[in-house]
Amino acid sequence: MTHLSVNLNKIGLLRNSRGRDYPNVIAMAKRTLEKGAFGLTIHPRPDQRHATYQDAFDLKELLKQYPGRELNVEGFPDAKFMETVLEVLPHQCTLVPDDPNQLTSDHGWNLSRDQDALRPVIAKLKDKGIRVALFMDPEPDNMAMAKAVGADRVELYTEAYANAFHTEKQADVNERYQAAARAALDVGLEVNAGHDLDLENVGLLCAEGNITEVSIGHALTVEALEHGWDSVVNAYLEQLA
Ligand SMILES: CC(=O)[C@@H](O)[C@H](O)COP(=O)(O)O
Ligand SMILES: NCC(=O)COP(=O)(O)O
Repeated sequence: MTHLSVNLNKIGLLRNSRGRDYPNVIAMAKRTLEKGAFGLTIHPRPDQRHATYQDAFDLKELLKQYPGRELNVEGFPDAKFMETVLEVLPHQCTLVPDDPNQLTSDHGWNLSRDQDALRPVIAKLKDKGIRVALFMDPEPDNMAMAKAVGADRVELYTEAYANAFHTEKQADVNERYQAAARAALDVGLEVNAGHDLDLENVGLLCAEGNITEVSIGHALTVEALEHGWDSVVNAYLEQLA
């Protein structure tokens, strides 16, 4: 079984587009947890285009009513992000090497370059009891460095997997991700995955049992426009059971 963490960024985007609290992120988060999702993810970016730093506080408060469920806060460890995460104390923090003005996340960490900067950041988060995941490209050779820098988990960046799905490259690319996952597991890391996963492609990625948690937001929100939020969350839970 793979845990489903629903990313609420796009609910925040809709909310922010009218400057009032509709849709309400907490109401959608509660609905999502009531349907049985394991966790919630947000990625507050410096411009707070969708998820806000305040959302992190509000979601942590909500999760106190749901023992065993988790909040995952993703982002680049700049001063405001770290200040927020160290106060909110989410169950998990996924560090992502995004620049402030990126449209979306589109690459994993370059640990050869970034490990010295990341090590104290990871230590500070872990000192507060926060599980730390690193957003990584699916390169088996990089998993030992992720472990050495102190991460508990990696999150495999799955855009390339999603792009290859339903093409002649599907099997080879999936095997590349499974090899990266096995390499991470071999050095004592657990494996998350996310970005561009959807109802069609998530099952194959998780079928071998290497993936502990997937975080899904964009496609889930789009699928919900057609099929309804509750039924889409249910469909993911059935896929991941
Ligand atoms: C890290 C990652 O791939 C996603 O979690 C990210 O949160 C997507 O960000 P946007 O929702 O801003 O595209
Ligand atoms: N870490 C991936 C995530 O949280 C959501 O990514 P996406 O499903 O919005 O592409």
